[in-house]
Amino acid sequence: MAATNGFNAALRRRLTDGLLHTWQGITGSLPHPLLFSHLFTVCFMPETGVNQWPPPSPILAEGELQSALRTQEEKEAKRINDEIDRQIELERQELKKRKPQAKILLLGQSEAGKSTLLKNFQLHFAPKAFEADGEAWRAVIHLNLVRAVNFILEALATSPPPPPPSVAVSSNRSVSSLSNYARPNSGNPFRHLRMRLSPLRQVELILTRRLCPESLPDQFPGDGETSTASKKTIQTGDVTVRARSGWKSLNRMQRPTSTTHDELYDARQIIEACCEDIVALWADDNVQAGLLERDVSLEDNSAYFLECASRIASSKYLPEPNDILRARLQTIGVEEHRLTMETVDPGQEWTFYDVEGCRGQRAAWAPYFDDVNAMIFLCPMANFDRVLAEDPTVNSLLDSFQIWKTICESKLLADATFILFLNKMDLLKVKLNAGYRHNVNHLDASGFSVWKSLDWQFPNHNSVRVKRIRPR
Ligand SMILES: Nc1nc2c(ncn2[C@@H]2O[C@H](COP(=O)(O)OP(=O)(O)OP(=O)(O)O)[C@@H](O)[C@H]2O)c(=O)[nH]1
Ligand SMILES: [Mg+2]
Repeated sequence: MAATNGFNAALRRRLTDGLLHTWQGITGSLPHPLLFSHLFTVCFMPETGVNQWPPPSPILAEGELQSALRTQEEKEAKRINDEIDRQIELERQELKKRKPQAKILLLGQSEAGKSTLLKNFQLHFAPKAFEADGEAWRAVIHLNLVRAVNFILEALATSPPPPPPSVAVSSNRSVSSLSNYARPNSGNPFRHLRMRLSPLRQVELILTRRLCPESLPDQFPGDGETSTASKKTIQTGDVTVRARSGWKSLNRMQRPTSTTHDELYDARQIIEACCEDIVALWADDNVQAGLLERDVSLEDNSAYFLECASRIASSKYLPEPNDILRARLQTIGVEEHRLTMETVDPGQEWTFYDVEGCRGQRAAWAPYFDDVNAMIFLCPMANFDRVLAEDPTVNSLLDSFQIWKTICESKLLADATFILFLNKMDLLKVKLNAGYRHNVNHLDASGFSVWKSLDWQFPNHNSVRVKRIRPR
């Protein structure tokens, strides 16, 4: 649906085209609906002591030769660092000079899918640039996978609420028999799996430190402790990276440290060594049942990455487009992305503003309303049964309606084209088909009627043209 006034027709056509492509990309080609039942289990594995990965390296006494080598390495590291800084500054100056042909604002609550839509635009209109960034996403995808595993392990380590007597779960197992699997120190096979996967806590810390150092505690926890970062992950589940932090240069231009110790390489080795256990964890019916029992819900993308674990964990892994679309990287602040068109109108430049959707950050959107050509508002329709993470008293879908209403009333956006993008329709269908109940009136599988029922759909627009687009 789009309401327009005075927006360049060709640009509008491109946007519609991009949105259709996005819709197909997200809803059509996703191999696995993300709303997984949480049927999990535990498996029997021999104890191997893989906890010690990678093996400790012997510390050599530093002789004169080593000292000279170290000095040389430090000089080289400084030279590369300076070169990276120079290139970043050159790119910044170059971007400043170029004037964008279209400015597009992506708005919506947290996890609405704004950044995913932007990635779809990049994939569709600037595939070479999208591909060039592919390797940089590997660390994010690894962090998504590792966090999902650590999240499951942490969740299963806690005791489930006491079951009602003689409640059957699945596969004719009783709840009380399943609880034994997850109870720590009870001599059960899950303890072994948990132990073998424990190096992944360290990997989570390494990757978090590289991608989002602000979110880390100062201390690096030792083995056997529950890491602060892991605890935080269980609460928040998100990978957060500040805009302009240069995380994409992680793989392309690795900044060497004085010890030249490549932590990212080690992290990849550990993930590969844990691959079989990750696959076993996810495939185990008892693990799934344990999560169901504890009413644990995973992040939207966790099931996808766990399903693909053997491919992703390989040391030769290079992210595929669908992996990049699925990678979750919470936006912090407002990010400006310049897209130089490759497939249509080559050389034209579009600027996207991708905002942080959290409730407390919405006031920061207003300064970007000025002078934009189009505003794409994303409403995640599958969230009808969710509450906001920031305020558990607010229904997520009703929050989306409220934001839309406020945006429509903004005079600053009076000249912009409004596009309402009903997102996560694949998840909505799965939920409705599974018989989920909801309190929102007029909700159907198209998600359209619930919006139509609102009498304030496109206020403040002089020339309103409502057009409904569907995937081709
Ligand atoms: N199944 C499914 N998942 C989606 C869809 N759109 C986005 N996602 C997933 O939803 C998660 C959140 O998407 P993002 O694009 O990061 O959300 P955002 O609006 O940018 O969120 P913030 O940066 O926190 O404001 C990601 O894991 C996406 O892969 C969709 O249509 N279907
Ligand atoms: Mg985002």
